[in-house]
Amino acid sequence: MKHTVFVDGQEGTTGLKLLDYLSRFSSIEVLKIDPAKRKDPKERGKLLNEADLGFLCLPDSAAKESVSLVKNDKTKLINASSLFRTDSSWVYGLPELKHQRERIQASSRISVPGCHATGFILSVRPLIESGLLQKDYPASCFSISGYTGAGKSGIEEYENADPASIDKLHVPRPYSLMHKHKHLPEMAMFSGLEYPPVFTPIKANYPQGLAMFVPLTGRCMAKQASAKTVREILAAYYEAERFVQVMPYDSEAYLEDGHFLIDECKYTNRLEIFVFGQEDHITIVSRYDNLGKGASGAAIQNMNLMLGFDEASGLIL
Ligand SMILES: NC(=O)C1=CN([C@@H]2O[C@H](COP(=O)(O)OP(=O)(O)OC[C@H]3O[C@@H](n4cnc5c(N)ncnc54)[C@H](OP(=O)(O)O)[C@@H]3O)[C@@H](O)[C@H]2O)C=CC1
Ligand SMILES: CC(=O)N[C@@H](CCC(=O)OP(=O)(O)O)C(=O)O
Repeated sequence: MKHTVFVDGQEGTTGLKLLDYLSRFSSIEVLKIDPAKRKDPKERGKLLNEADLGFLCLPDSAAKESVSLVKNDKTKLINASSLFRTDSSWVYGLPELKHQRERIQASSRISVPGCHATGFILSVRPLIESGLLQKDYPASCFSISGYTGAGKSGIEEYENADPASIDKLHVPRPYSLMHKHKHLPEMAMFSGLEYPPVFTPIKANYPQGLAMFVPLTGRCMAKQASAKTVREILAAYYEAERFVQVMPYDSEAYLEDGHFLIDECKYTNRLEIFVFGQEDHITIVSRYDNLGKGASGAAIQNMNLMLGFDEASGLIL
């Protein structure tokens, strides 16, 4: 049996990557929109209602419109925008969290997690559940991401930069320093923390790949723990997972000349977790592809669960 799928936003960064993944499925027929009509609500509505499953790879406002265009009970939706991630009528598409896989399988409305939020939540949630971190732990984190994380406009800014701004783009650029990043609500809600972390994202001059750093102070935790204990808790939590891999505690082996390589998981749906540090000073680092496990790969993983396929179909480990 063939499933029909429509990608609303097929010309965008996430949409193009999704189409690439979907081309690997013989049991999926992709409904294409005439490029000239790709922003026409009537045409999008027609295809969304025809499809068994629609992906919304759109800015928030357009994603909201797409949802209102669906007039039947059949079309399942996977929404890549940040719009419904903390909305209780949508399910958060992070299957590696406890009981989340069953919720995804049973739902017809899934929100794909934000790219930065994915690494933070996967790093912190097991520590809260185990009681090692208290819910009001004053968490902080920072991430370094390639510029494709900012979509078409971000790619244009870096790849077609006018000569006057090339020097400025060459160096990493921290942003959201007023602490209003749009991922903060989901970071709090799904990590289990009472308050969002103090989060500093940094955009850098390379296309793809993200690393999320979560520093922790052992003596401020509910139960004082070392880096090794933190690693053991994470490793046990993700033991059965195919896409989340907790690396052995062997800090120096993962560094090249003392440096951590951020983009080693690019082009995959893999998320690797490392725990660095000693007794009191601990850093959890997760690295993954912002367009893989951080966006389109995660969307495909959710589709596989919703349509009853093998969870890893079409994805690269
Ligand atoms: N890039 C990433 O790493 C991640 C992105 N996301 C989220 O996914 C969504 C898509 O992001 P991304 O692909 O990067 O963004 P892009 O800007 O690359 O693509 C968005 C696409 O939507 C199209 N579009 C805009 N308005 C409408 C409309 N009214 N009707 C139909 N199409 C429209 C754009 O058209 P046009 O071609 O004319 O610009 C563009 O092709 C966003 O909500 C983003 O925040 C989530 C996780 C990670
Ligand atoms: C490097 C970069 O600019 N990244 C984007 C987030 C990409 C993403 O996850 O966007 P959504 O929240 O819409 O899913 C940012 O930090 O705003």
